[in-house]
Amino acid sequence: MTRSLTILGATGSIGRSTADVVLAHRDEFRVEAVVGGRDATALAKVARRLGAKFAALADEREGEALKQALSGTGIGNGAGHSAVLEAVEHDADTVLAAISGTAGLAPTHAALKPGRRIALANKESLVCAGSAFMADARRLGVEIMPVDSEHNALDHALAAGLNRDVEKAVITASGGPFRTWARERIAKANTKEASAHPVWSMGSKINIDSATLMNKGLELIEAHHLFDLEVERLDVLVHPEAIVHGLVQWSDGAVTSGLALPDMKVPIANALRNQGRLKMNLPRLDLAAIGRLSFERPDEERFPCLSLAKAVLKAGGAMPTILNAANEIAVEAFMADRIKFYDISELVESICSTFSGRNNPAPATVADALGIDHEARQAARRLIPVYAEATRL
Ligand SMILES: NC(=O)C1=CN([C@@H]2O[C@H](COP(=O)(O)OP(=O)(O)OC[C@H]3O[C@@H](n4cnc5c(N)ncnc54)[C@H](OP(=O)(O)O)[C@@H]3O)[C@@H](O)[C@H]2O)C=CC1
Ligand SMILES: CC(=O)[C@@H](O)[C@H](O)COP(=O)(O)O
Ligand SMILES: [Mn+2]
Repeated sequence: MTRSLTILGATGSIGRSTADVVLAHRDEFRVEAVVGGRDATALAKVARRLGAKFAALADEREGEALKQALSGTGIGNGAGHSAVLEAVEHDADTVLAAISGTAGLAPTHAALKPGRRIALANKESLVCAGSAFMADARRLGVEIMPVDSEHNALDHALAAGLNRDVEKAVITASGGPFRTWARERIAKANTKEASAHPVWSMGSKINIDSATLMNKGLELIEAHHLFDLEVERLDVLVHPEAIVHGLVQWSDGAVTSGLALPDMKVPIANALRNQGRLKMNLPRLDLAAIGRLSFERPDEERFPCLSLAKAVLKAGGAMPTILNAANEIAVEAFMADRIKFYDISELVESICSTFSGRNNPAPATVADALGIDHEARQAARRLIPVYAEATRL
């Protein structure tokens, strides 16, 4: 039986890997709709490649370009917020959510429909609005399948026991491009150096998050919401080879782990599976050929974003929403060469401390979360010129 699929963020790194998985199983998947941000040519290409029924671009200004690129194909299309929502309304039983950043929250939340499965790559949805999002998913009977490699591995490992018997759930980190760099050298790192991920080929925002280790912090918060584990039962282990993605240590001392070569097609295929696993024609893990795997503790002095994220997870309430918003603004400014590498963590810390004095209950709805996100972004944007000015001096 074929399954119907809609892909949010179809033109990105995860979107392209998803297309590869789907095309390797043409008989199993029917693509209903694809959604992109602003690249009309790329979206038209993936829509044709997958034989999608509908293509939507978030950027309204590119609607005409999309229309032209798809003329004569019979593929319905549109641009702007309403077109994205129309795509989400298409009758798909699985939605793969891979828009980058908090921009993914509203479309992914709109995709929660009774009985559907969401294959979730967009971790920022859970960092910004985890409690409200998961409560809505539960209420509507939506199954959330993690695509993020560590969470996908944990999902599999956690199936070996009960939540109450989990002593620690550990996600691994490659350590990013600056794992072996001294702090003084990291302080001068440019965007090209920060974007040169040692293992994974990913989009620009997550590349910078990996370099600061904020990605791991966001992933701790993501794991907390996905698996109902408090911060004390979550941990990070640096593992440069990125072969072991997640480990669960049980109350009897046994450890269950999820291993795979670092290729996102593996967790994507696992998240899209139905009964049994998909067959993927990918290189197999050969541990004898690899010989050795290495592990080390993360250095939170050189990578302060990790401790900031742990602190907001512990503080709870709206603090993760605030950290996530400040981080996005800081990463944008770093990528635009306006601020320096360690300005990212300093700016995030400054915004978190400004907001921490207030009463910050966890946002009860996604709309509340987006309101707090907006306020924190504005505050972060006001700080950018201060750091930018210092960079110019
Ligand atoms: N890449 C990876 O290996 C992994 C990624 N993830 C997570 O998956 C998500 C996607 O990452 P990745 O694929 O690397 O990112 P990319 O930057 O490669 O792709 C982002 C996608 O989102 C689209 N997009 C951007 N803004 C909007 C918007 N406002 N509305 C609709 N679509 C939009 C982009 O379209 P356009 O190109 O036209 O702008 C593109 O299709 C992130 O949340 C990331 O943290 C998680 C684990 C691994
Ligand atoms: C592939 C994936 O899941 C990414 O989130 C990956 O974890 C990023 O690499 P880091 O481990 O360096 O953050
Ligand atoms: Mn990950």
